[in-house]
Amino acid sequence: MNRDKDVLKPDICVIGAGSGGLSVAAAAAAFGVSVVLIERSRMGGECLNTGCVPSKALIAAARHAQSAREAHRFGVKFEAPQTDWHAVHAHIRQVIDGIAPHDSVERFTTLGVNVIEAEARFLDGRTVEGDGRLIRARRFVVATGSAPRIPDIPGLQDIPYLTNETLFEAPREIGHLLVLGGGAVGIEMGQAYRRLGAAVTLASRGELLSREDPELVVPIRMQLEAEGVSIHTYAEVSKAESGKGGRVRLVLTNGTRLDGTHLLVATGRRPVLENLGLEKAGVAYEPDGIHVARDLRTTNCRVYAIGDCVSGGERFTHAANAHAGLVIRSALFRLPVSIKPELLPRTVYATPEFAQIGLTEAQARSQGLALTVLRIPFTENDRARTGLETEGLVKLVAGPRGRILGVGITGPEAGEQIAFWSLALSRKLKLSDIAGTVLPYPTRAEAGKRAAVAYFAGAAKNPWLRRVLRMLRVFG
Ligand SMILES: Cc1cc2nc3c(=O)[nH]c(=O)nc-3n(C[C@H](O)[C@H](O)[C@H](O)COP(=O)(O)OP(=O)(O)OC[C@H]3O[C@@H](n4cnc5c(N)ncnc54)[C@H](O)[C@@H]3O)c2cc1C
Ligand SMILES: NC(=O)c1ccc[n+]([C@@H]2O[C@H](COP(=O)([O-])OP(=O)(O)OC[C@H]3O[C@@H](n4cnc5c(N)ncnc54)[C@H](O)[C@@H]3O)[C@@H](O)[C@H]2O)c1
Repeated sequence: MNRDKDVLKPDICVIGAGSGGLSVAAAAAAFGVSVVLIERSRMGGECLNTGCVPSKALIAAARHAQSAREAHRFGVKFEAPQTDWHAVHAHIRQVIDGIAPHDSVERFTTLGVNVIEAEARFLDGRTVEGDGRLIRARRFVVATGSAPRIPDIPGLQDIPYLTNETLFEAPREIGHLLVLGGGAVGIEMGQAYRRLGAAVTLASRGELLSREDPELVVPIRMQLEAEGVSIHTYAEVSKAESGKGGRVRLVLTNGTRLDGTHLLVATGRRPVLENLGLEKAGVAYEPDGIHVARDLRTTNCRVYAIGDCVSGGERFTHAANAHAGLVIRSALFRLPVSIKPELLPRTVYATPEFAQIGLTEAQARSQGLALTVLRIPFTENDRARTGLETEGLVKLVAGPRGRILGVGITGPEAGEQIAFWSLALSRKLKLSDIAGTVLPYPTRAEAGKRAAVAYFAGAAKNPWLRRVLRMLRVFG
């Protein structure tokens, strides 16, 4: 039996050292609060090892290949690009290795965090066990993330397939990639492999990025198809089977057969909750994740849940980080906090890039709000024209008196541009604030400002305003 003196009694015990867990641990330690952090696998979690970092490193390599292909449009000529898959893999590895020290056991130990490398599980509502150690913390934070959700397709388990967990683990020459799933992972990876020289066929049950504004998704689909990605939307797969020479095949319910050398399954996520003992802790959950209130507390008020393991939440690194910030304010400073999903930007790092914050037009309409919708296509933006990258648009959804309800951007560096609108929405700025801001010329950001200015275009024709102008002329 464990004696009480052998029990660790930190203020905070964090389970999972991914984006969310590391943020809580680092911030709590910075305030001098005692923290135990338990991680069963790799520090840095999904984002560093199998998610954002390797995928964006691959996308960067693919972008160079595509630039070489398109350079002739600017009067510059290169040989057709060739992919050295070992070197691409080495580049991805190097990027991960460069960031890893920031998330390492050594760094967190130096910060004052007690890192336990083990699987954690709740024994009861106040106690967690990891590597035979008992932890009775004042507050617990479950940040165990998510894993690929594998659809129940007959034959799928009998053929080799890749997920984001295996895609980056070794250099792999891909001849023809079948991608199952038309979400962020499927689109980003499908385009990247196509640009690196693979044939790519993408099949998805619904439309690409089905929850997003179709008007903003169309330019992405057009670009993917122009680059040679074969896209099958509204595709139901009836079975998966292996073909000759280790090939893979998906058979659709309409009889279409899709053949490839490799299959990437990118059909969404499931929360990682197995063996956690949540029932013993009185923490309620459902297949989609842990139930949380708006302050991220679970049904056990000592236990918070953050990041990808939360039910109904957005699954992004910046969402996990935002959750972490709220937990710090709530658990350490006892301040009332509330998640604000409407202030979380969503991005897809395809070409053209996609970013959205706040309400889409359809969401705003479904709430019965009086709307003004403003669009500026990048064909009307000088910076886009100089770089011959005019596909896409900025779309603003505004409410009464120029209140900004939502902004969507499809075009190069949309993820960078949405930062400006994130600030605007979080500070409750109005379109008049944006219209009155001076932006450098020529920039893509000007397209957003032009859309804001367009909101006031009607004012120039206002007869009352014109009468005032005539009167003012009287004064010289
Ligand atoms: C291919 C891909 C690309 C992505 N790109 C982006 C992007 O560009 N931008 C973006 O914002 N988001 C991106 N995401 C999403 C992002 O990776 C996740 O939203 C983010 O990593 C979630 O962080 P988290 O802390 O909730 O979970 P994770 O990072 O998954 O961390 C959870 C940790 O908990 C550990 N753990 C689980 N159970 C236990 C246990 N019982 N005991 C101890 N430890 C445990 C796991 O080992 C893991 O290390 C991408 C995802 C994928 C798959
Ligand atoms: N740029 C980024 O920030 C970024 C990049 C990659 C991933 N992520 C995050 O990672 C998470 C996972 O991304 P994802 O793309 O795997 O999931 P997702 O939920 O975004 O998309 C899943 C796709 O798979 C399709 N699908 C589901 N079941 C299917 C089936 N049986 N047959 C055919 N198609 C099927 C869906 O219609 C959908 O298009 C997302 O929540 C996303 O937020 C973010």
